[in-house]
Amino acid sequence: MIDLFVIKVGGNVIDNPALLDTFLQQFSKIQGKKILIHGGGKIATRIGDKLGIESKYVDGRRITDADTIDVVTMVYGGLVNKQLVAKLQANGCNAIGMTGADANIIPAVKRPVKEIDYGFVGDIDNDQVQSAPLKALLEANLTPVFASLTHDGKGQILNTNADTIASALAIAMSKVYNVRLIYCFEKKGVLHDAQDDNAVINLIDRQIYNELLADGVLTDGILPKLNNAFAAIESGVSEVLIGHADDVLSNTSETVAGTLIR
Ligand SMILES: Nc1ncnc2c1ncn2[C@@H]1O[C@H](COP(=O)(O)OP(=O)(O)O)[C@@H](O)[C@H]1O
Ligand SMILES: CC(=O)N[C@@H](CCC(=O)OP(=O)(O)O)C(=O)O
Repeated sequence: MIDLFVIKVGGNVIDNPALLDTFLQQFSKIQGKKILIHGGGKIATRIGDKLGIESKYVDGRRITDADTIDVVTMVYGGLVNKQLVAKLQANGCNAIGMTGADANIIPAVKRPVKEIDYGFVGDIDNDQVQSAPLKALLEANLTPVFASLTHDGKGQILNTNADTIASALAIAMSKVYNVRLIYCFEKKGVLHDAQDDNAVINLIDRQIYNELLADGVLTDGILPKLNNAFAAIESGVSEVLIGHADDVLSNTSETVAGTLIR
């Protein structure tokens, strides 16, 4: 039996007030223990633009220089995180907003410079993630809401992709709970054709994944999402689902909609 849901909500949902409201209502109705993880890449890009700070991505990861880490700290850790917590409270969900620096839950190291200098981007060592403080919050019937920020233990906040944080938290908590990790976004799952919203692939294992890769079906953000999903399933997480934000409540039951990773 699943006793913890680790749920990540995507950037296109956070950026769409109607989708976000429905998602938060559904999320609040989930019985039992749950953790929410969010980024907010699009909002950070918009606010950066207003401040004259250009956003650059390489392989889906933001180049995070000194000005950019300030923007993402304010946007993810402040604006987005606190708005989500306030809206969850309005839905009767007793949420507590945090980053990976809080209670030292997600220590990380600044990504080493190779061909690309990503700046203040944090890589997580899954073995370093602290499950005990998170378990204490869950046992107190609080719902932790994580912004996509980590820290280096020496006073530096780092920017880490929200899908990766969700996978790392699910892996760490799988030592303590039976975990279902759910990636929620604006599509009904991983699609055979990214333009056809109804072409949902119900099940993906390593072999199907390799076939889809060879067929060129998977592009953009769905690739790192699937890599994070496989990392979770291969490191102790019981179940991983990729589905629509509107389906989050039904995806906590036995009958799931979307794509199951096995
Ligand atoms: N086969 C596919 N199925 C679903 N989404 C796909 C597929 N190929 C590419 N994508 C793109 O991947 C995106 C999801 O990744 P991303 O933008 O990083 O989402 P999020 O912010 O939710 O993490 C979708 O919005 C979609 O445009
Ligand atoms: C290092 C890195 O790229 N971090 C991401 C964190 C936000 C994120 O993951 O947000 P979404 O879920 O909206 O994509 C970024 O700054 O865009």
